[in-house]
Amino acid sequence: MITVRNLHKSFGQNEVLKGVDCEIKEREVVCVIGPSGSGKSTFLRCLNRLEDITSGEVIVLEKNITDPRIDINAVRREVGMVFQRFNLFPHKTVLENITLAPQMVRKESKAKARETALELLGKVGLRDKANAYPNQLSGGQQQRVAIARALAMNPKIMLFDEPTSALDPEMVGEVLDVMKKLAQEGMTMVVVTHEMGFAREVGDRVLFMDQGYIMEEGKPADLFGNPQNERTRNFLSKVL
Ligand SMILES: Nc1ncnc2c1ncn2[C@@H]1O[C@H](COP(=O)(O)OP(=O)(O)OP(=O)(O)O)[C@@H](O)[C@H]1O
Repeated sequence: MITVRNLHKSFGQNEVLKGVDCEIKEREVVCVIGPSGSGKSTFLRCLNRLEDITSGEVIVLEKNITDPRIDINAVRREVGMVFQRFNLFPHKTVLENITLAPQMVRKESKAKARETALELLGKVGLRDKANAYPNQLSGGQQQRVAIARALAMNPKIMLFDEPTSALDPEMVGEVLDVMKKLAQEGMTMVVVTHEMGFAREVGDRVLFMDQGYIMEEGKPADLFGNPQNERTRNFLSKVL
């Protein structure tokens, strides 16, 4: 689904990604962990070109998105993204938030968009909140709406950028449960997360990033249980 070859990304003089390679297969759940500032979010944002790529190749669903001639919006329609901050439209209801893009971008009828939205709201456990406004919802509920909104575009890949970092601790579980369900249904997912329990339980593979490199990757049981790299060991000893 995604191939990354020798990806470099700089902000001015600051080289944040220093040559990242990876491959993400269909139905795989890949969790990206690592210390703050190691480049995890930047890496994720390069996967749908929310950041300009300095050099290297990123191929998403067989399209080389580093090629400036490709239609990046067509690729982004296939790749849902959920951010740390949910960014729902405050003056629109939950239902309107979810149905807007399918109607505008996918040219779905209002009735069809509404039917899908209600189905997705059921899936994230918020069927009864269709007519609520974002400020009437808790942070965890808003993030679940944001997930439903991304899913309404029927994406082939979902990118999650620290989706629970801005939430009060008691709301983390409900969002992770929705993500877990999605993973079990076979969605291809790349998840930047500080939730080691989620990475361990739900991830098929974990990438440990540090200082702009993928320092180590492996199955969760191996990476958490028997890390090979000194930096991975060091990081895990602090966060576990
Ligand atoms: N838009 C930007 N302009 C300039 N520098 C940036 C920008 N975005 C990120 N950086 C820098 O890139 C580096 C990596 O940031 P990034 O957000 O990718 O790290 P991260 O591993 O996701 O960290 P965290 O876990 O704290 O979110 C940091 O030094 C950051 O200051």
